[in-house]
Amino acid sequence: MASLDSQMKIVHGEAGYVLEDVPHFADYIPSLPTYPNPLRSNPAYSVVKQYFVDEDDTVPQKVVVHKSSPRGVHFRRAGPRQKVYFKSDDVHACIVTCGGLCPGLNTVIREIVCGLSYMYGVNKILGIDGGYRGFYSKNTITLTPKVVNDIHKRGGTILGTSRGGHDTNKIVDSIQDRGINQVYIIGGDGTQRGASVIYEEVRRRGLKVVIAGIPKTIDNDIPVIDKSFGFDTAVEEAQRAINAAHVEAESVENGIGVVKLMGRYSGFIAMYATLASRDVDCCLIPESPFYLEGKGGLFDFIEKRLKESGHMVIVIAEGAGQDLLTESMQATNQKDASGNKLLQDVGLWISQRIKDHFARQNKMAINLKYIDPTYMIRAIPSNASDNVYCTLLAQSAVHGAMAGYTGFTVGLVNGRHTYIPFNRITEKQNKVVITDRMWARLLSSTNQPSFLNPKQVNEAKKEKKPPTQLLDGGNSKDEQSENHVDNNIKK
Ligand SMILES: Nc1ncnc2c1ncn2[C@@H]1O[C@H](COP(=O)(O)OP(=O)(O)OP(=O)(O)O)[C@@H](O)[C@H]1O
Ligand SMILES: O=P(O)(O)OC[C@H]1O[C@](O)(CO)[C@@H](O)[C@@H]1O
Ligand SMILES: [Mg+2]
Repeated sequence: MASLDSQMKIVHGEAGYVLEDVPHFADYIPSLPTYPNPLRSNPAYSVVKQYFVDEDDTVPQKVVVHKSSPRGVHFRRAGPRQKVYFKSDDVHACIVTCGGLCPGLNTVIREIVCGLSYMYGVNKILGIDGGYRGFYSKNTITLTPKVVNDIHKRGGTILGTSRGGHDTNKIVDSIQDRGINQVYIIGGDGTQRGASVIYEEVRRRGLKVVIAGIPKTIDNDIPVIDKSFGFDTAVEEAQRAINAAHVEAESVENGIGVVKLMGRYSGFIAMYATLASRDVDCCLIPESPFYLEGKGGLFDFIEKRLKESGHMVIVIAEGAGQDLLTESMQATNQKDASGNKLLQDVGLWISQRIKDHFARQNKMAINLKYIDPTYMIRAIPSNASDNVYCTLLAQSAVHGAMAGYTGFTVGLVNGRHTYIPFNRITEKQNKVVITDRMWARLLSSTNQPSFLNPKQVNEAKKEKKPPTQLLDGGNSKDEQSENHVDNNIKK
């Protein structure tokens, strides 16, 4: 039984099986011709047994279930199909990158170009210069395997990026005018929202144009997927800053190293960098409120730790403590061109507050060094594991587009590549759940205070959905985080 709501194709099966499917050309363009997949005659793939994905293959969102659990939500498995909806010569693809930088952008661009070219014999591929606005206000860049050959070794995006400037009609007019029929859109939550409205407009005009998203965010805050590309690289690079902070701090009496890491609303980079490093004494993230003064506060903890060890390292995510900042400074309410709230520099602020506190108290002379490596981390090329991950994401997008799927984003779910409807990854943000085991692991490794009183702990626990929710195919942040934890343990 298939039922279509306005947002998604939802297919119900037996024993509580639900497929949250992605759109396909066949949903709105009747009788399109299909062609055998050219991979059949590709010598590199000819030896692979069962190279093509079965039409019915789907991937469960949840892998931890009880024997009486409904089978729950599934996503369509990514990969090459027997039939394709484009002749190679007819494909005219374009690639655009939007939002902030992230390690791996160039690898994704490279692998879309090489995937289209080497696997499907496509040779008309354009790069859109400078994000969404580039569709109508800038020149395009011709992309060939030769042009992109070594771009994965560079940070940033060879196409340029921007915030703001999304004019749906102008973008779709430009797609139509240029005769583009496959659009690959690499970017974060805002970008994927933009991709979703482009898809809606393309469908309204009845165009045979694929809109495929590749999710990007260094903050790792996209829900449903196991993790976003560039995240591992960012965590690894953050170690260098933490290490420097530790070396500085332990070399002087009462040394304090403060490191700010990215994470507007989610503290994943700070949490994983802390867990990986073992040199961090206190990790502060947006999801876990903290306070400075009084018993059990941050100043109290710093004093205690300095007395014990003579030095300490604090890692703070950029979105942490913003409520405290607005209390003590004038709220600016400034936004960037995409409408994202501009944050005040919590690293500078907290460093100054710590210095002021110890100067005022006159108890202990401290020596604080503040390191802000945020843009240095974001601008590096992706590491080896992210490079492989980016390659698979890019190839999944290409296979999906050639097979006539559209209005989808690619994503790794429980270690399998899938096609996910846009709204599932834009409807909420993935956040660290401070009542989950991973945050407890962090607290036990740093031995920092949780900054919660028993009443708050109880309230935080109550906010977590009861266990039955975990099994019903829903997608609460809590479950996502559980998945996240489990997946990361496996890796
Ligand atoms: N709701 C929306 N509808 C259409 N376009 C949008 C929407 N939200 C954002 N965009 C466009 O998407 C692009 C990128 O958005 P944004 O600057 O928020 O970055 P992002 O993709 O969320 O990446 P990140 O936050 O990880 O840097 C911008 O060009 C912006 O205009
Ligand atoms: O490039 P900008 O506009 O300074 O953006 C910085 C923001 O982008 C992000 O890196 C997400 O892409 C956030 O972590 C950070 O707050
Ligand atoms: Mg965003």
